[in-house]
Amino acid sequence: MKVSLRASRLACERDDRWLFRALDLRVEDGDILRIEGANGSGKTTLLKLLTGQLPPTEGRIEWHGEPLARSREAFLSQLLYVGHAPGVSAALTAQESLAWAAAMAGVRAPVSDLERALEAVGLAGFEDIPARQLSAGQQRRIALARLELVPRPLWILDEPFTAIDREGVAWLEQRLVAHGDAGGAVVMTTHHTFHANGRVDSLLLGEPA
Ligand SMILES: Nc1ncnc2c1ncn2[C@@H]1O[C@H](COP(=O)(O)OP(=O)(O)OP(=O)(O)O)[C@@H](O)[C@H]1O
Repeated sequence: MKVSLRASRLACERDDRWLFRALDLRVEDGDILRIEGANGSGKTTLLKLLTGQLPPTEGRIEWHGEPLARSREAFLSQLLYVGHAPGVSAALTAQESLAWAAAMAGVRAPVSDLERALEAVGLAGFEDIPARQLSAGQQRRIALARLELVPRPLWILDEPFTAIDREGVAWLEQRLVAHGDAGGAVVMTTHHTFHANGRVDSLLLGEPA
């Protein structure tokens, strides 16, 4: 098994307010988990916990049965995380930005691979345009091109559907399902309704208390 991420009895308190308590989840090969909930319900916070960026107030997170804190290196080597902001540098071109992201992930990416990834996300012809001159949706597409380039079994994606058009949404839905079908796993937050014939599990976070 490539992916085995488990959270038990997870709780998170911020500013004297419980965002969630006693939350259990399990993500394994082939799973696609969509985390939904109202603004402020703790979706981004939960992803921060699951990626080890924030310690839980209570509960355990395990990667292949080991506490995340003890298996961090192994966990991070299998994770592709795309955060809420596209994380694209305004001064870099689409291709430079993607090359930078690949290098940060330790992936050697020849120009042909960069071009293929940008083409897959609909950015053929925009490779040499600085990100500041691209639209919000095009900047999001640069970030999503990492899905094509960085081969990691676990994808944790914060609002990946934000700002992309209908065609982009269709591409991304298909890409997520294909990743699951290939034995990868996805955890994402989204307000976008997406069932893919029962392929997607949902976890609803409650209203903030
Ligand atoms: N750095 C922080 N310090 C203290 N409290 C925070 C911090 N970040 C977020 N919070 C609190 O946690 C709550 C949940 O934030 P979070 O970003 O996880 O919500 P969300 O469900 O992702 O919301 P949205 O749908 O608006 O993106 C916020 O309402 C805020 O009160």
